[in-house]
Amino acid sequence: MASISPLLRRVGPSHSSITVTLLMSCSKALACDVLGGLIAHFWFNKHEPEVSWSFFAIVALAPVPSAWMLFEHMSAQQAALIAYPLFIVTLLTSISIYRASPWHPLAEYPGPFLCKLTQFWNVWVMWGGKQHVYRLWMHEKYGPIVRIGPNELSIVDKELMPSILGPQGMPKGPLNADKRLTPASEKHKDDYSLQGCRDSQRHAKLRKAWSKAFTNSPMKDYEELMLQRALQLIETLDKFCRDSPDGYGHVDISKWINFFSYDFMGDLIFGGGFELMRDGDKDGLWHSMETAIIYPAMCQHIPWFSPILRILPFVGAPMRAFAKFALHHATVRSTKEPKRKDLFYHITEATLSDMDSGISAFPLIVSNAVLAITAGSDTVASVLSGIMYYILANPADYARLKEEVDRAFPPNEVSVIGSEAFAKMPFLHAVVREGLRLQPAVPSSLQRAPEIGTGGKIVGSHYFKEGTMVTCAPFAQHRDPRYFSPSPNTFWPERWIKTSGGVSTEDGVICDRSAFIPFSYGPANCVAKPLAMIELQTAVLLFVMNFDMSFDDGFVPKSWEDNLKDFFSMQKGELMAKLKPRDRIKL
Ligand code: HEM
Repeated sequence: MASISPLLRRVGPSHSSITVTLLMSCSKALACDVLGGLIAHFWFNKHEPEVSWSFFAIVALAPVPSAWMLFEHMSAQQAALIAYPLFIVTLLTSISIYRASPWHPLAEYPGPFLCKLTQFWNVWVMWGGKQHVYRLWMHEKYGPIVRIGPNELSIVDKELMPSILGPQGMPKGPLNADKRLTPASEKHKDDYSLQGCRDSQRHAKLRKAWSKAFTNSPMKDYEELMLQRALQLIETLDKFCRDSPDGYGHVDISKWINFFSYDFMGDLIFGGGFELMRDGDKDGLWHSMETAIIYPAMCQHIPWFSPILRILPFVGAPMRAFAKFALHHATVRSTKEPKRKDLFYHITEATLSDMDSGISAFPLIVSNAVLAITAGSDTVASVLSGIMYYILANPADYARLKEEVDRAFPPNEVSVIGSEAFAKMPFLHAVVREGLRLQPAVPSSLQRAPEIGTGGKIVGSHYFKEGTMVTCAPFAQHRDPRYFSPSPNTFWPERWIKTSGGVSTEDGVICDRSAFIPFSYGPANCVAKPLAMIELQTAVLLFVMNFDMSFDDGFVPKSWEDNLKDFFSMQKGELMAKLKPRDRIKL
């Protein structure tokens, strides 16, 4: 009683009957507040994690009735200072107790306590960039199914993959819904983004045109564009070496690979227009893309919070800058006839020839411009740089690869590079796959969720009710000794050669291709996988053919792994190398 007396000054001197009446009305107000918190929890339980403004509207409005009741006995400020904190404490306590309780539908699945309580813990982990390592640790500690969020599981089990990612699986989860960088105000009213589409049927319809755009005939056009850019990369680095006083090029290979993959995406998507290898990143394009993807990566764990984050200037600015850049190129591209048949030529051809699609070219290009740039350049750049790192870090494998390359393309003969050549190069293939295994471009965020309106989904012997998110983590799966052993964490391309006739050998080597998912699996897997594989193999081949390479003096190899950051796709740091041009007949 004494503790609330300062709030009762408006009522005058202490008079017992007035005080009792007052306390009774206050307790009614407080009970109303607590009840409001519990009802709000019930509502959020049904609607999280897709609510956004409604979340804030409820938190702002629900305590109003109790504040109003308290206001009869105290100032508005005092009433608000009691009603709002009490409401929020009740809401958070109720949510926490429920999430940690045995009544929660995911209670049976093990996982770190903080993961069960809140997705904000995952945001914190993501911020540090080591989500992939944390996920691997969780699977090693808790097993193949781990509760990584209040309503989210991570599954590393190849037997369950068909019912998660596969044709009988689930559509994309909420993580993808807000993976667009284009702000709503600049977005075309018709959104045909493939990546953000969570409706299976609509996704299948949109995907048809993309799939057609990666069949054999268009692939020939793309391969030619890619080879030109790969040769430009080699020539640029060669010139660096020849201009250098000591005859060695001391270069950050990772940066040059970024420029190469970005320039090629410009050619592939818009028929040209990016010239980072020629001009450098003078407008900070690569930098703005790298920064722009960090915040959506944070939001992927709390999609309902992203509208708030987006309007913060320091958060939204890089995203808006990058989206503006992509929209500019998409607009220019949609108003001109491309000189060469680029990706959007093939996508629009396929879409317009499908009489049922009802989609016109401009919104299609605009909706997918940002997706195509990020999906195609960032992924290739991180995997290719990773493969180069592993080659330099493993001299015996490098020597074997060089031998294979020189056998296929003798240095004293003119070489004609084409995808047919790769058939004769099993070790090159093994090196590329081993790089993809250890450092997949999307390490831990292949998320799916039961189709909205179905109630839930049966996955093996498990039932996941609607609202549950299920995530597969290639980084953890590729290092699981059930699928890759011995030494799952070691770069050992030989494992692919040894097991080329099957999954395992008599001496206990296991290399299970059905658990290998760097391009994901099922109807929403990487639509450009064949192109990406050829791009990786061509670039590695050209590096090995044309240079003798080692880490640059002073470069600490360990810094490579330390600098890898999982922001949905893998971000990387410097890879300083010393290159010496090899004596061979040029193309
Ligand atoms: C090494 C290179 C690449 C890797 C490792 C890679 C990996 C992936 C992965 C894992 C996904 C699926 C995400 C999921 O299941 O939720 C994906 C989707 C996609 N990728 Fe790639 N990717 C690469 C290169 C490319 C390239 C060059 C393009 C060309 C534009 C591209 C275009 C796409 C598209 C459009 C999707 C969305 C597919 C859909 O939603 O149906 N990717 N990629």
